[in-house]
Amino acid sequence: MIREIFSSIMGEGKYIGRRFIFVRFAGCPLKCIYCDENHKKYLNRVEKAPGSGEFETLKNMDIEDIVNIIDRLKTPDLFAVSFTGGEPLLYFKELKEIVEILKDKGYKTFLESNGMFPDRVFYFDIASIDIKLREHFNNIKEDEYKKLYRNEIKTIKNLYNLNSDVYAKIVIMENTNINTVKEIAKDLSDIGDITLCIQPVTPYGNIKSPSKRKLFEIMEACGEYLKDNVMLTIQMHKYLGVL
Ligand SMILES: C[S@@+](CC[C@H](N)C(=O)[O-])C[C@H]1O[C@@H](n2cnc3c(N)ncnc32)[C@H](O)[C@@H]1O
Ligand SMILES: Nc1nc2[nH]cc(C(=O)O)c2c(=O)[nH]1
Ligand code: SF4
Ligand SMILES: [Mg+2]
Repeated sequence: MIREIFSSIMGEGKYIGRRFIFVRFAGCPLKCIYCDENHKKYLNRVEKAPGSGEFETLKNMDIEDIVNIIDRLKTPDLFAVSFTGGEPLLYFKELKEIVEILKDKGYKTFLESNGMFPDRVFYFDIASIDIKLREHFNNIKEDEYKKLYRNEIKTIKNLYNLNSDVYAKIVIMENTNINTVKEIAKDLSDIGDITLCIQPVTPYGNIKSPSKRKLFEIMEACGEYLKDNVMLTIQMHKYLGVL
């Protein structure tokens, strides 16, 4: 179930720069062509000291172990505990149990999800939902993509109605179509006060980042619907050289 647990600086989205503990779940049904986590195969890696980047591998971890490890990695500047992956909602039953315990202990909880499981969501203090584009996959069928997109929007709506601080994130590539992103911004504006993070892809294999010109154009196009609720976020942790 668990790939790794570590303490680092949030490198993506609306809370970039905040101190987080990351609980990374293993496995994902999607295969985004730029995914910088899909190559990881290890399990049960736990950081020895917060931010040390030194790990030990445990035999396995039950829910009590996970909570104890989070307590041990807590630092005075901790902002929230991120549940990410892989796709964390693959383990929504166990995740719900962990989140309930953490809430009672006073932690803020953060979900980083691809939004494909709208019926599995429950309250998180903060939720980042990635909206995938057709070009994020090697030849996805049109009906499959449309179903994924519908589910992502439904996930955002469900979290918004639970009063989670939910925002959307879209990875932009060199070949991303501006109008496609603009249409997504319109759908998000129809839900309510949703921030959209425009995230240029960090080059991955032969996948290139978009031009600065394109980023400006996409931001302005989204602003026509979302006004100043649009922000650009690059994967800061990669520039910092932290996990
Ligand atoms: C690894 S995924 C795990 C959580 C969830 N499956 C998802 O897709 O949001 C976390 C985030 O990493 C980001 N990401 C992964 N590879 C990236 C890359 N090469 N460039 C920019 N962002 C990337 C995606 O935006 C994704 O939301
Ligand atoms: N520092 C840091 N910030 C992150 N934000 C989202 C991440 C992810 O892989 O879900 C991530 C990550 O892997 N590292
Ligand atoms: S949904 Fe997230 S974890 Fe899954 S392949 Fe895409 S970026 Fe990677
Ligand atoms: Mg990552």
